[in-house]
Amino acid sequence: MPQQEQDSQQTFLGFDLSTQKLKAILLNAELKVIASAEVKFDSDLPEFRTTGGANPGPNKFEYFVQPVMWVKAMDIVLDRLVIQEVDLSTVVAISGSAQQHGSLYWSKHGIAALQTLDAEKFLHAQIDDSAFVVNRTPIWMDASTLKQCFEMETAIGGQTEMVQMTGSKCYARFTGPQIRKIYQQRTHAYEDAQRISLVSSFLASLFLGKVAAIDYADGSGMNLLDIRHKTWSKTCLNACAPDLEDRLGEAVSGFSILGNVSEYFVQRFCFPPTCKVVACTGDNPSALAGMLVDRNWLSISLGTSDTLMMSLEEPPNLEEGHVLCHPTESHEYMGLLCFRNGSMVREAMNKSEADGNWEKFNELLDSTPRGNFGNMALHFNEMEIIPKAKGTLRWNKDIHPSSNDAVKGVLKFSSPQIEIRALVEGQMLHHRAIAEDMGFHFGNQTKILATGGASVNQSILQVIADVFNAPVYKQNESEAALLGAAYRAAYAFYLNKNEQREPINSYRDYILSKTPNHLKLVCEPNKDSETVYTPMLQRYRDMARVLEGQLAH
Ligand SMILES: Nc1ncnc2c1ncn2[C@@H]1O[C@H](COP(=O)(O)OP(=O)(O)O)[C@@H](O)[C@H]1O
Ligand SMILES: O=C(CO)[C@@H](O)[C@H](O)COP(=O)(O)O
Repeated sequence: MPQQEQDSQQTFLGFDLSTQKLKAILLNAELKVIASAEVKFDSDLPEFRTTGGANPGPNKFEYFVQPVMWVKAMDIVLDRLVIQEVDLSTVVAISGSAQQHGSLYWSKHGIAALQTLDAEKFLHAQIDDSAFVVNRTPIWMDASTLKQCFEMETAIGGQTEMVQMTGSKCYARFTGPQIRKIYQQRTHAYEDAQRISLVSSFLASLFLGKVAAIDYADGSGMNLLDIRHKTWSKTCLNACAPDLEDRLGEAVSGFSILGNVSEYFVQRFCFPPTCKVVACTGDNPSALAGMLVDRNWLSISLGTSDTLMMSLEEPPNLEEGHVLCHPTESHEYMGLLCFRNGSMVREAMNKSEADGNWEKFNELLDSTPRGNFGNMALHFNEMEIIPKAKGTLRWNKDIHPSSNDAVKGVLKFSSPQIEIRALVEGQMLHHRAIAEDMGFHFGNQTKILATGGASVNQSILQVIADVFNAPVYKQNESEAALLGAAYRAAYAFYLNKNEQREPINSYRDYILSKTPNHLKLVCEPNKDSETVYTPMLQRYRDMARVLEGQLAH
């Protein structure tokens, strides 16, 4: 077959192993989606008894997942592609994204199993519990490591030093404090762990047949990487656990080709033996990679968590929030804010007030005016990340911030309509206030790009447009994290193929040359938005202070 024809049949495979699902998409040579499949952990793998993709641990604030669940999900998602008669022999490059911060601890046996997979058997029959020395692997929802955070920051000279070095103060869900907890509480398991993967590098490892490198962007969510030099910080490693560098391996760029797929995938699924495995990254960096927008944009992901993302020219030193290495622009950085009380809280409200029916939820939301007659609520059902606060607080228009009523608030609003609007407006006011605190300036140029499971909901997007007073866009194709994975696979493949040829297109130019009209406008702010929401922003801050204060007592 002539080269040009061969090239036109090449495909790129992307995965997203996020909190609730494993998703896969296949892009053709024009980077259009030609197949997709997904596995939902709660419903497709009920034997692991997850709720929202996670298991609560035995102690307060602990959350974990059994890694075999993710391995099993990979077996199923690949079979679901095969059932659709997807031709995996056309895949020339694979990459992936995954929920950030979780850590997996490989046993000697697990590493050997990766290298000697038998194509006659399922992956999960070979990479089973014995592949890991820790079977309840901590994930991003775990908030049980405040002690370790304090110890790590103290050991390196304080919070400011941690921010300057790694882009974030120590956060309980970040991998460094989590590793330290394993080292302290399960010292033998730590000693037996030959290698430690992030969820993203674990995903790459499955395809590679050996433990894969961690990429700079996801590595920035560990409190271990020096984000300016893109190397592990010796001071942070020492503050975390002994002999850690060997367990992590070298960190690499997100465009690195780590090797070819292992023989298992060639024999069992007919991948070509030359199919490249490209470094995987975190789901938020991958979403930014999939969105292809410049610095005027604020990206919002409404997955299990709500996150805000932006590109940054220089890394600011933030008191709260995160600066990560940019997933695609080697001289830039990425700002990230993560809010834990996102979809799970909206889902709970949908169940209690709208019989679990999103259409009904939206009818109720749309039937109330912007500003909700002065009724506002904060629902931090789980301990929020920023601000550190837990609980629910409802205020009607009569409550004065310094009155006694402010602490108690109102027990319940008078209707489901008001409850629902108070929740969604409260969430978005919270997100906007924290983004402003982080230094994001909302101006006439600001545009918002939404992605993630809840971004299908037009009524929620309208509240976002109004609260942020900015137009909201969506992508035409699929979800951004998944697209970002497949786009990075395509670009790394292009870089590799064009090694000797000049000039090389930048990542954005290369992908946009193939997908020029990738955005659609879905909501515009109403004219009175700023007038309605500016005073409510101040009121949000007063309410948040009350909840934070309650925690302090
Ligand atoms: N129509 C809808 N309206 C609001 N939220 C929705 C809707 N459909 C799905 N969701 C939310 O999307 C969430 C899952 O988003 P997703 O991005 O797939 O999660 P993750 O990537 O974290 O696994 C669910 O928790 C659900 O509440
Ligand atoms: O902790 C973070 C980011 O810092 C979370 O955003 C996780 O990366 C999980 O992502 P979703 O499954 O909610 O997309």
